[in-house]
Amino acid sequence: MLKLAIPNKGALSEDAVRLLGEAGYKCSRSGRELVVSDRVNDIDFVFLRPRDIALYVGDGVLDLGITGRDLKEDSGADVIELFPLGFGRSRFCFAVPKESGLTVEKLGGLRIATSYPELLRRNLEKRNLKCPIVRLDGAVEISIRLGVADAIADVVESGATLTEAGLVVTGEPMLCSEAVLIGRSPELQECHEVKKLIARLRGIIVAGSYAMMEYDIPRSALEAACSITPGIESPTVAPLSNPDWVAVKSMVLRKECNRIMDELYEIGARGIIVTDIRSCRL
Ligand SMILES: Nc1ncnc2c1ncn2[C@@H]1O[C@H](COP(=O)(O)OP(=O)(O)OP(=O)(O)O)[C@@H](O)[C@H]1O
Ligand SMILES: O=P(O)(O)OC[C@H]1O[C@H](OP(=O)(O)OP(=O)(O)O)[C@H](O)[C@@H]1O
Ligand SMILES: [Mg+2]
Repeated sequence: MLKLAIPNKGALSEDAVRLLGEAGYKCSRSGRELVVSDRVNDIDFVFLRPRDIALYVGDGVLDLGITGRDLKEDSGADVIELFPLGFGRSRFCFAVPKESGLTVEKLGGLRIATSYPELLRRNLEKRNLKCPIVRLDGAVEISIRLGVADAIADVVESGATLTEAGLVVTGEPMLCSEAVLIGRSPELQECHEVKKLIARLRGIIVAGSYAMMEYDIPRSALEAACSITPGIESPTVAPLSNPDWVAVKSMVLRKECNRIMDELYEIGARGIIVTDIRSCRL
């Protein structure tokens, strides 16, 4: 039986449970359970603090885990990323007071507060900067105003928390993070149950970036329409009762939907419908 760790709280928790649920696994909790067993799929889901997940997986106590790439890197645990999960995206950045004019190169000797000390230490070492690191559990943005640090290194998503604290990002992100499925060794990917899990997760994630587009088009414009919506293999074309028209069905990238609809309408397509895809295997 596989044992898979899921964040029990924090920014990744809800989405991890939702993704696994959509992939057909039973892992939602009715209360404060620490372990939920999915007997059908033969997996135990263990609820842990996201920061601890890489450590348990690295020690071999658990087979797999879902955590943030930044947390995994900071833990220094001996684990690898098996599959990126496309949610919980963030950037790990340096930030300084807005009017300070500080840049990363000028940080040498200054106190830097962070919840990711190992990630920060490695980055400073690469840059040959020596800085005292102030380790905090959270609310890192306020540490400068409270006088315990001169700069911070923290997770930025929308940037709203930084703005609120009168801070700005300086330099390029040290790391771009998202939720990832982790394991101890690449051989795990050969395990039938792990392959099935990854295929199901990929199905949900890929489906999220595509939509299904259907439309009717005069036969004379079919070739042009198929080049606008080539689909994955090629679009499905079905006859209509009016022999001069056909119906076309094709997967399209969700972010391209509106442009594609404009172009199809322009060449004569009508009755264009776009629907969500819940899952897929391509
Ligand atoms: N605002 C955010 N948007 C997206 N991902 C985030 C955000 N904040 C944190 N993360 C990601 O979530 C993970 C941190 O998990 P953690 O549980 O510590 O989050 P948290 O929401 O800060 O929880 P806590 O309430 O314990 O502070 C990291 O991988 C981080 O990149
Ligand atoms: O760029 P934003 O969209 O504002 O998001 C980033 C903020 O979100 C997280 O904080 P969280 O709410 O988890 O509080 P914490 O700092 O106490 O962990 C993170 O640590 C940043 O502070
Ligand atoms: Mg937090």
